[in-house]
Amino acid sequence: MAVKRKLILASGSPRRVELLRQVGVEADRLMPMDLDESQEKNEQPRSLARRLASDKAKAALHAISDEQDWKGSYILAADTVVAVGRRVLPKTEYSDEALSALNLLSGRSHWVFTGVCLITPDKKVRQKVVESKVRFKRLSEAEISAYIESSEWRGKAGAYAIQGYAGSFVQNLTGSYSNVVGLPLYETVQLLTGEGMNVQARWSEG
Ligand SMILES: Cc1cn([C@H]2C[C@H](O)[C@@H](COP(=O)(O)OP(=O)(O)OP(=O)(O)O)O2)c(=O)[nH]c1=O
Repeated sequence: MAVKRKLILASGSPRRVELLRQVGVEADRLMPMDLDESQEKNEQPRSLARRLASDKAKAALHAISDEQDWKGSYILAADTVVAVGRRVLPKTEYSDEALSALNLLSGRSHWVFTGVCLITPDKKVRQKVVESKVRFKRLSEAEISAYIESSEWRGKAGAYAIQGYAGSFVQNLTGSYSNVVGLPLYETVQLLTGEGMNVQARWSEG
């Protein structure tokens, strides 16, 4: 029988845990990686998502280097970036930042990029960046202030979460919904199965 390798999710995001679980993949260990996520000068949003996903995965690989039990595990990491043109919208901490982000997103389209990085048991690094285009309706002042009151924007890239109240702002989405939430399921499962994980075999394990 093939060895069932462990999976480390280099993340502290409950959304990523849930999305993986949805497709039958339970991470054996969560390793939140606290990195500087700032954009480098002239760095494109897509490149930023790619770099941060790979930095998170590599930081986790480094962190387990002395742990025999975890050597040879798969390591998966992701990073989601919201951008209007070349401009990356930060994870909002304050309501005034959220207000300006929502005003910017109102009545227009923006891009959401999620970088996914998989380090295989033999330390190959596999990456993808998935993009989705999201169009928001024109938001009234009342909608924006109600959303600010809800606090759902806190700590979220682009000051919104599509999986919450802001789902009602989305007029159109081209690409992948799970990508916008934080982990594109089709591409992630492709990466895992392409590197030898039998994802479907887990479905009958309950
Ligand atoms: C656009 C959008 C963002 N987000 C949030 C999730 C994240 O908080 C943030 C993207 O930040 P990330 O740095 O990608 O993820 P994270 O800090 O939550 O987790 P980790 O680095 O440990 O894996 O945006 C949503 O939840 N829904 C959305 O629709």
